[in-house]
Amino acid sequence: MAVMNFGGVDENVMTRDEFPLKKAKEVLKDEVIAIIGYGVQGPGQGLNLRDNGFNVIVGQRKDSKTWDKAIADGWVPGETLFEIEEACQRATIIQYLLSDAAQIAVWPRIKPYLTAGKALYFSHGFGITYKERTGIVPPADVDVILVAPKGSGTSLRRMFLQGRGLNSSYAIFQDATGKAKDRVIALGIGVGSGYLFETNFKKEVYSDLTGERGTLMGAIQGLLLAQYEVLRENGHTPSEAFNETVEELTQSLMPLFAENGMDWMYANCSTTAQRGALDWMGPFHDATKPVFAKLYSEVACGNEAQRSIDTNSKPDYREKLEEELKALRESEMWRAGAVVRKLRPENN
Ligand SMILES: NC(=O)C1=CN([C@@H]2O[C@H](COP(=O)(O)OP(=O)(O)OC[C@H]3O[C@@H](n4cnc5c(N)ncnc54)[C@H](O)[C@@H]3O)[C@@H](O)[C@H]2O)C=CC1
Ligand SMILES: CC(=O)[C@](C)(O)C(=O)O
Ligand SMILES: [Mg+2]
Ligand SMILES: [Mg+2]
Repeated sequence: MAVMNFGGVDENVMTRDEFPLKKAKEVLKDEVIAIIGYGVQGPGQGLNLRDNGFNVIVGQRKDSKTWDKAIADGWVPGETLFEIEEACQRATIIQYLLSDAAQIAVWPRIKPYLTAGKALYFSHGFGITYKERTGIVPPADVDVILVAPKGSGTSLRRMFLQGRGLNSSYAIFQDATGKAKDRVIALGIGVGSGYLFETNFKKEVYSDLTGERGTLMGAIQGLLLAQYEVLRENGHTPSEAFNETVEELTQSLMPLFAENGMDWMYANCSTTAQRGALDWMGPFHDATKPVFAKLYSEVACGNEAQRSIDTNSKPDYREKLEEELKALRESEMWRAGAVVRKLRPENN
């Protein structure tokens, strides 16, 4: 465990140098890891673990699209691919990677297989933190651990294949065996994390729900759309509005601040742009901070969790989500975006 100073604050982190893959394999050599659920995180983590040489099986509903997807990814029914119950029975580590709503419904079928000494692994603090709402209360004699990759399972897999790594947080809720720490770090390295930073289940879910509703997904769309609309209302073409709002951000400027920080991106823009950005960042900060504060309090009181449980437990939740995504896709801004993407020379 290295103590690193992040902007003046010391934190514990675990890097691949300190906990190499070889050590992770040694720690987990006698374990059978079952990936339960094969949606987005399931394939990312499962395939990375498999390629890294761990003993992995998948548990998934038969006769589902994702069962077929698992077969296409090389999991073999009866050998490495099983119904959920059978995978849980064979496993010593159960990676519970169903959607958060499905975790509630399926919990009674998982629980009997959580016998003494096994580990229950989550990639989200949701089920445990909101236990009054989810009913997920593990037995006392199992380890309860978390590795939460900070990004989509799709990116986790892509970055692994590129020899990169997505950062993850890790947490221990219950250490029944005395081995929880080694188990969780070894799994974190095994799924392809870049480095691992320490958290707890509650902090993980509060920050995660805030982030995805905020800057990562909700706020970014709201912010981009607001600027796009103002440009359009003032007579700018869709090409101009989209390029000045989205394309320049993702293709030109975001990679610069990803690489070297915001000041460096600014420094690579005109002094005119720098003057304006430095003057306007304050008003944008002040306008949005109350919305972020409201969002955090809605997360912390459990309202956001409840809303997601209620809607995503409905039988037709997938269709309903898809309808809303379709509306987004068919909005003028993103229809314009589809054409702009097609015009990228590398896509011709
Ligand atoms: N999507 C992502 O990349 C990320 C997800 N997470 C967390 O990882 C966990 C898994 O999330 P996702 O991969 O997004 O899940 P998902 O929404 O893709 O669903 C995973 C699996 O659950 C199965 N499933 C759904 N309802 C079911 C039911 N009633 N009975 C049996 N199986 C059912 C689906 O068939 C699918 O295989 C969640 O806790 C999530 O918060 C964490 C980081 C990122
Ligand atoms: C990809 C991720 O980390 C999210 C946005 O929190 C999620 O999919 O839940
Ligand atoms: Mg997340
Ligand atoms: Mg999330």
